[in-house]
This record gives sequence, C-alpha cells and structure tokens, in this order.
Amino acid sequence: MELPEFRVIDLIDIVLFASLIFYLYRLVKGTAAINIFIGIVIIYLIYQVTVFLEMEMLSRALGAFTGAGVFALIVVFQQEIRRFLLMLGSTNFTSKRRFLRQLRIFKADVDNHNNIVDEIVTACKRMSATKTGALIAIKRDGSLDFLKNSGDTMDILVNAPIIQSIFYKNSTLHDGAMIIEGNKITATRVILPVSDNRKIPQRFGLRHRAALGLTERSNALAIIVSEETGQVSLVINGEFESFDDMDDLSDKIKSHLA
Ligand SMILES: Nc1ncnc2c1ncn2[C@@H]1O[C@H](COP(=O)(O)OP(=O)(O)OP(=O)(O)O)[C@@H](O)[C@H]1O
Repeated sequence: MELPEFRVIDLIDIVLFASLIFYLYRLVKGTAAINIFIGIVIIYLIYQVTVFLEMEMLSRALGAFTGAGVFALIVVFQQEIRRFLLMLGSTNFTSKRRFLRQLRIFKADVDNHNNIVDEIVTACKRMSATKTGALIAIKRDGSLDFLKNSGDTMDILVNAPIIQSIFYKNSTLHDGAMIIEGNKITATRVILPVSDNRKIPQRFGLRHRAALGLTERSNALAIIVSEETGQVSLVINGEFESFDDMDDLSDKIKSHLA
C-alpha cells in the first residue's frame, strides 16, 4: 500500500492545529466551560469512530449534531471567544504602541499615566490602612462602555482624595466598582461580571470575583482593597498578579499601562 506523501506544510498544519486546541483548552481551563469543552471532544471522537466502523444510524445522528454544533459552540463559548479575540487584538495593539513609544510620540502620555497611577496607588495605600473596601477598574486598550450603564456616569479628574471619598463607607457612591479611563473617573457604582472560575479560593468574596470576571472579559486592570483585611490586590487577564510593596505595585501598573 502506498503511503500518502507527507509534506512540511502538513507538519506545520498539525503543529498549528495542536497549538490552537491547547490554547483553547487553557482559555477554558478552570471555568465551567471546561466540562462542555471535554463533552464536545468526546462526542466528536465517538462520531469519528462510528464513521470509521460504518455504523450508519449513530454516525448520521452524531453527524447532524456536530453539524449544528458550530452555532451551539458560538453561543456556549460566547465569553471565551470574546476573550480570545480581545487577547489577539490587544497584543497587536500593544506592540504597535510600544513601537510608537520608541519614536517618543507618547512621551507626554506616559508622564500623565504615571501621575495618575501614583494617585491611584496613594489612595489604595490609605484605604488599605483604614480597611476601606474598594474596587477600581482601569481601562487599557479595550472599551469598558459595555459596563458603564450599570452604574453612574462621571467625569472627574483622578486624584487620591476623590477616590478615597468615593469609597468612604458612608458615601452613597461606595458600592460596586469605579472605572478609570485615562485621567478621568468615568463611572462609579458599576456592577462587574462575576467570574465563574472554580479555582478561586473560597476566602475571596464577590468583590474579588468581580475583579477576576472583569479581567477575564476585557484587558482592563483591576485593583481591589479588601474591606476585611485591608489587603491590596492587582488583577489582570483573570489572574492575581503578586507584588512586593506599594512601589512595586505602582511599577507593575505603570508597565501594564505603557
Ligand atoms: N459584581 C460586582 N461588581 C462590582 N462590585 C461588587 C460586585 N459584587 C460585589 N461588589 C462589591 O463588593 C462588596 C463586598 O463584597 P464581598 O464582601 O462579597 O467581597 P470580598 O471579595 O469578600 O471583599 P472584602 O475582602 O472587601 O470583603 C460589595 O458591597 C460591593 O460593593
């Protein structure tokens, strides 16, 4: 029997397909969608076996299911597809900005960013000392407009005392999240999407889950001050990012916004 010719392009095809599956698996790992992902893979494998064994009725039924499956997949994995496209888009954009920054076009922009980050971190440090709970979403490239409707739209220049007074326990605006875009606080009392990641430790409540949920669905940064412990946390891409002290936190935020 003559074996089909194996070209280099076939090897590249296999490697790229395997990477795509691996990447999709990592994207849904730890979320409720992982069980659906595994279920779909099992059904597809069974379908291939039934085709190979020429089991006509079963293969026809499973074939019809996998045919309609593409639309079902888009509905079921809506959020994961969104995250995937966001990651692709923002990676490209970030590298473009880095290139432009090398040309020093964004020098003024960077100085401005740094001042804003200093104000945010100063506020977090003070709120941490007084155990004032806070949740701040900082926009990067992707729009956060889809969240703003759930809260109150604002147009206030960022500075530490304002942030503190908004999250002050008796303030009418302290509940929910604050959105910061550029040098402005653009919304308060925003309700963020809560993460369904089952790997989040039990000790984290809704504030932390909302920060994780936001950063799973957008490329924004989230900063949390815990009302219970005063601990400050930084969240990006659906994960907590550790830092040594407040100076380190400031550096990390600046580098993410650069
Ligand atoms: N979906 C959400 N979007 C924005 N803010 C939220 C959301 N859910 C809860 N919060 C805010 O988090 C506050 C406290 O929630 P909770 O005590 O469950 O959080 P936590 O993660 O345990 O944080 P903490 O350590 O501060 O207690 C709520 O009063 C509310 O202001």
